[in-house]
Amino acid sequence: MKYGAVIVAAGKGSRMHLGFNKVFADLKDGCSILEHSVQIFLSDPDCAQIVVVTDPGQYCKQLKLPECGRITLACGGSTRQESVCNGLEAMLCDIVMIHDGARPFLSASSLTALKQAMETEQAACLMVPCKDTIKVVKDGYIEETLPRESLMAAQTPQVFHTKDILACMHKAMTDGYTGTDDCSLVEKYSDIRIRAVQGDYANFKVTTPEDLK
Ligand SMILES: Nc1ccn([C@@H]2O[C@H](COP(=O)(O)OP(=O)(O)OP(=O)(O)O)[C@@H](O)[C@H]2O)c(=O)n1
Ligand SMILES: C[C@](O)(CO)[C@H](O)COP(=O)(O)O
Repeated sequence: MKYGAVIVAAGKGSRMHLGFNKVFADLKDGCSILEHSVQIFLSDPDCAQIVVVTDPGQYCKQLKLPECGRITLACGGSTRQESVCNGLEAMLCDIVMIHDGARPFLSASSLTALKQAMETEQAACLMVPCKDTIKVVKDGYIEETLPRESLMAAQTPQVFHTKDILACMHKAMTDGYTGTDDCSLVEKYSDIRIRAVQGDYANFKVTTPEDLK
């Protein structure tokens, strides 16, 4: 299955407290978090186009990725959702995987599981079961405990037909709705069923200083 990837990397990394966008922090072997995130898709021959959404000037200055005709650059927006929207506008493939530049540990087996899901499904999301008990808290006091057996944490990639996610994105932008992930737009603005594909806990989002360690 041929597909394209939109990798969003235009955040501020404010919770990381590095003073610069965390995706450019060195991770391993002299390569940044973002380079590792992009490399996963570069290594997959099924990935026909990779749109990296970030400050293009900074990208070209900081990244040491090999010259590759598959990479397109797009400018970031003021929210993750706006950055995704800019990336989607540059996407030429019919199927798109939207991935956080801040998730450098995506495994080849999870990528394969998502591709297999898209052979029969209209959309799919990588997820892991919640390990903690999740409670609703209001004004500093617990209101209720949610049933953990149905709770899963959404990761990225989240995969869609490009036309579907673009249509939902445009409706959200018109409505002034901002979701915390891409599936939430499809849940709200379409009747598409999204397949939950089990991923692994290693694919976490590098967010705070202890994650970087
Ligand atoms: N305006 C934005 C905000 C976020 N992102 C990207 O979305 C992903 C997930 O966001 P998050 O981990 O929250 O990154 P930051 O927004 O950079 O972090 P913070 O909220 O701590 O500032 C990251 O790869 C980030 O670069 C983006 O492309 N454009
Ligand atoms: C898309 C996401 O990574 C799914 O878990 C997450 O919602 C991004 O959240 P953030 O607000 O950008 O940290």
